[in-house]
Amino acid sequence: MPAFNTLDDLSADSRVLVRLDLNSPIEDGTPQDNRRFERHAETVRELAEAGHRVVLLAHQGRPGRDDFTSLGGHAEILADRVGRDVGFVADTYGDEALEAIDALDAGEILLLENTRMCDDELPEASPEEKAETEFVRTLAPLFDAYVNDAYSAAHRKHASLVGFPLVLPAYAGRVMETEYEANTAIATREFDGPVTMVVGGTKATDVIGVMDALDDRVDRFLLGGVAGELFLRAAGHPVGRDVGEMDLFDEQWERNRELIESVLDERGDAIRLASDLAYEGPDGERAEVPVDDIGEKETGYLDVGTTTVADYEPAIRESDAVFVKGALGVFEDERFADGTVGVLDAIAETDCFSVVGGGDTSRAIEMYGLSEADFSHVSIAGGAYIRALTGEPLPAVETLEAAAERRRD
Ligand SMILES: Nc1ncnc2c1ncn2[C@@H]1O[C@H](COP(=O)(O)OP(=O)(O)OP(=O)(O)O)[C@@H](O)[C@H]1O
Ligand SMILES: O=C(O)[C@H](O)COP(=O)(O)O
Repeated sequence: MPAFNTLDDLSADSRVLVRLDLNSPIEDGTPQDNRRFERHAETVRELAEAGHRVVLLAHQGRPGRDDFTSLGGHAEILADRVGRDVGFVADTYGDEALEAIDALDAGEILLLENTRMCDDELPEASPEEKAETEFVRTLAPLFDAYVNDAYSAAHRKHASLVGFPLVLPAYAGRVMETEYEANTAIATREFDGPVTMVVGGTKATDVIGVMDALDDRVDRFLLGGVAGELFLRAAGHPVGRDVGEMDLFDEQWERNRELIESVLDERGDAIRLASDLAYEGPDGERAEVPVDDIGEKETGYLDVGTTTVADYEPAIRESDAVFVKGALGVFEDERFADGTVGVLDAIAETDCFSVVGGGDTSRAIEMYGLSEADFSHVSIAGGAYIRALTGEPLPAVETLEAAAERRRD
């Protein structure tokens, strides 16, 4: 059982500051609805219907990246999912935000601006240092309680995640509660047959470190996405580099090169790499090329190829457990969904224990008509899910547990 307090322990008629994770894919500056809104809406609705004053914190993207936007669009999607009005103020702890918070009545909901627009938010620091920031010291006195529902950001030591539990009574939201229970159970279970991990996505740094940590618990890794191309580069293929406007590879290569080479050297027998890749052909169609035929990377590769999927499917079918983190291709574009959907279909057809992790990746399930019921657990977490797999501590969970401990003393 988790050692933190939950909404069942929250006093009535509270002014509650709630941290969600609404980090979403952004297309043309607009957030795309996804499972995170649906899951967090349950916590927000429960708090509002109980008569609490509900103020929400969330982040979007990272400074300098295209997906670093205001949360105005997120408020609209969340309101639709909650079925109640969700106010929005483009401020986090300035006068405009403080006035909007003060004006809230019981049962009302207000979303504040992207926490990563605050200078105090991102620099990784101890919870004690984060509790002393102007951001936390300004907002905390306005509330009776803090609720952290952002399991999928729980691996970050950011002010909105680890600062408030030191200065307010702190509770887990319903998403935090269910994700924590599912993911820690996964980390402790033992399996009789082969354990397979499918690794892809754009956050190669997250997943490569975990491959190193999981090496005694996973029998084989099936690679795609950005991580897969970086491993192909380490294996001597002229791919895994940035071309044109792309900035997904070179910086992550420099940061992870040595670890990739050592993991490949030590566990090469357990690591399956794509044998072909897909890209946009001259007429905009999906084109494929064997990796052995690539002389130089001249275009972005956007999916693993058909032969690779055919190679990965038997490995999945004979597995006792399959964990997925990250898509094998840009599945949002139907032309490049074959890798991700092919692997998900293969998993859905087995009765193995399966977990699909990744806020963006889990969107592929509903986009391509698969059912969550086909998988043991569909996590909306990415990096946090991966760290739970390896038993690594999640700073935001630890601060909730410490807060509960202080209240018991
Ligand atoms: N070869 C590729 N080139 C560019 N993007 C890719 C490639 N393969 C997969 N992707 C992108 O990876 C994304 C999913 O992986 P990503 O690591 O970003 O998120 P996630 O695994 O769902 O977890 P998180 O919750 O951390 O976002 C998809 O949006 C997909 O478009
Ligand atoms: O989407 C996620 O993985 C979480 O929101 C964490 O986002 P980050 O990797 O930008 O901290």
